[in-house]
Amino acid sequence: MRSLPPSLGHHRLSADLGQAPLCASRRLPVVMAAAKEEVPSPAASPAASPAQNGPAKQLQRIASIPVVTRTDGSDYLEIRNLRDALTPQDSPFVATNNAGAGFVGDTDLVRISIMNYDSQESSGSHRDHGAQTGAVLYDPAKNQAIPLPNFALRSGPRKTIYHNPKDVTAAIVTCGGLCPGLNDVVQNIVYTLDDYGVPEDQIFGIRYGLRGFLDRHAKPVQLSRQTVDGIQLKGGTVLGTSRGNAKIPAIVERLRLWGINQLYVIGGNGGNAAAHSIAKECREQGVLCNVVGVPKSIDNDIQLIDRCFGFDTAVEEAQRSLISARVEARSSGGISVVKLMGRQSGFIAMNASMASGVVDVCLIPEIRFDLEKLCDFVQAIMARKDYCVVCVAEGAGQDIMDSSGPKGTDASGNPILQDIGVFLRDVFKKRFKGVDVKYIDPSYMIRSIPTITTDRIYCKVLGQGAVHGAFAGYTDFTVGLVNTHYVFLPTTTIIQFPRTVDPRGRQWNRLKTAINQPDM
Ligand SMILES: Nc1ncnc2c1ncn2[C@@H]1O[C@H](COP(=O)(O)OP(=O)(O)OP(=O)(O)O)[C@@H](O)[C@H]1O
Ligand SMILES: O=P(O)(O)OC[C@H]1O[C@](O)(CO)[C@@H](O)[C@@H]1O
Ligand SMILES: [Mg+2]
Repeated sequence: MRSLPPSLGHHRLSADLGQAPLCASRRLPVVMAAAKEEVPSPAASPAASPAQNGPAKQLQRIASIPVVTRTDGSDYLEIRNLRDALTPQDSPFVATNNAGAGFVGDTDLVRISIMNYDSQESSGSHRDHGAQTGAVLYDPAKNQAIPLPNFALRSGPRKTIYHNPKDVTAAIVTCGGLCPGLNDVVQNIVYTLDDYGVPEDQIFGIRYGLRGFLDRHAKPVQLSRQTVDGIQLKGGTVLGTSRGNAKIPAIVERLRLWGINQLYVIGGNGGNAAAHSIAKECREQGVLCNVVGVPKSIDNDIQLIDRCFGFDTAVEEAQRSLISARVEARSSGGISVVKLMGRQSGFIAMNASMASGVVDVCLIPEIRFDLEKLCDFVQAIMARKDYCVVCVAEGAGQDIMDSSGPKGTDASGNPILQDIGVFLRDVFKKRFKGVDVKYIDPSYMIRSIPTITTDRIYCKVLGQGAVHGAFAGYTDFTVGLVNTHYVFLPTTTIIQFPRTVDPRGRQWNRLKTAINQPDM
């Protein structure tokens, strides 16, 4: 077994992970058709160079997930071309691991059709602007249509794997804001790496997001079946997270120094953009590392993915706040304002409003409103039923508070928003004299909880898929649920711009009809 790079050491997540009971390590057999080659340990030679990846090179495929677009309208042709492109030439390994539902071929495709976008019910950013050329994403901000692959590769284990598991050094990093399910994904990546037979002293967690690659005081921690046992029951991320510090060349230098040849980046639009840049830099610097994204966004603002992990949990928890808000408002004959997360996408507010059935007014960033018209509508509701529940996404109404717009950006370049919740509370207090106005902001409480069952299962499959894709030799890809199928997608297809609620789409209009909300 190779020795650990000295810079990693034998750190453990002791404080955060508690004393996990030891359990038997389960390894699924991997049949080697060729002799194992030893990768020189960076410990042996601290001044590592790209050549140190040499012996692994013959064993490793660094292939991009192909973007499959329609050619002459014949699916057959596309599939045949894809098979030609992907026939493995010289892999010495055949995986016999039976994790998951059996082997999936590199030619197993899932159609990405306009129908997908209907099923996402946010078709505004996914309109078909060219039936002849297949699906496109429509970027309203740039008034631009971006062509999409028509198919995605189905996620899952492949029979041919391109890493000797004994030679894999894997690292997992969580980036950006918290989201329920981060620990579940970390756990399932570790479990699956272990299933393939990656030695546990070659699996690492990077502390506090991308910063952990650069900060000497935040050393990576070793992860194993034992150390991740039970972490799915906790909120947050046991690895820690952060924003900023996307110093890509320096990060790639670390990957090379530490001999990391599989990197798992769990992040949102920013984290996946970082993963893409890391993969690109690896290619340019000749560093052999499969870079895999697992899309995470409590705001559910990632293109193409049916829903992000943690979103169901967030909606479920947000409902509780809305229901409490109703109890308050109803008991005093007052107005309750609940602010939910959603920087530029109002999915949580929209879905929680729809699901709870207690919201009278729902305000989201995608739809501008006039303050006077809003107050008139609230007044009408008060006249009709004597109380009112307003659900507002944090990114809504930024233009009505201060015309100078957002107050700068955070370390990752995300806009710092003005507080629409406090603003509305004060406006309602002034306008409705003598009426009890309550303001509830459950934002951070919602995103810090552990997952509910649907997300827990989802995270398991995503974690497994991420590892299967890396072992299949792919890089610069992300895993996700698309049109109810688990797929591998080129990372570039999901990071173009954030997904938003379609004001003309079915879901928003269904909510508007349900609560009788006029255009304001
Ligand atoms: N365009 C980009 N290129 C490279 N790195 C980026 C880019 N955008 C963001 N990053 C880096 O990716 C990491 C995560 O970004 P960010 O803080 O925006 O969170 P996120 O992954 O988008 O999740 P969230 O949905 O919580 O915002 C940060 O460390 C940030 O510096
Ligand atoms: O305060 P933080 O940690 O930067 O995160 C807040 C932001 O993160 C998000 O939850 C996205 O992850 C946004 O909804 C919110 O604006
Ligand atoms: Mg972001």
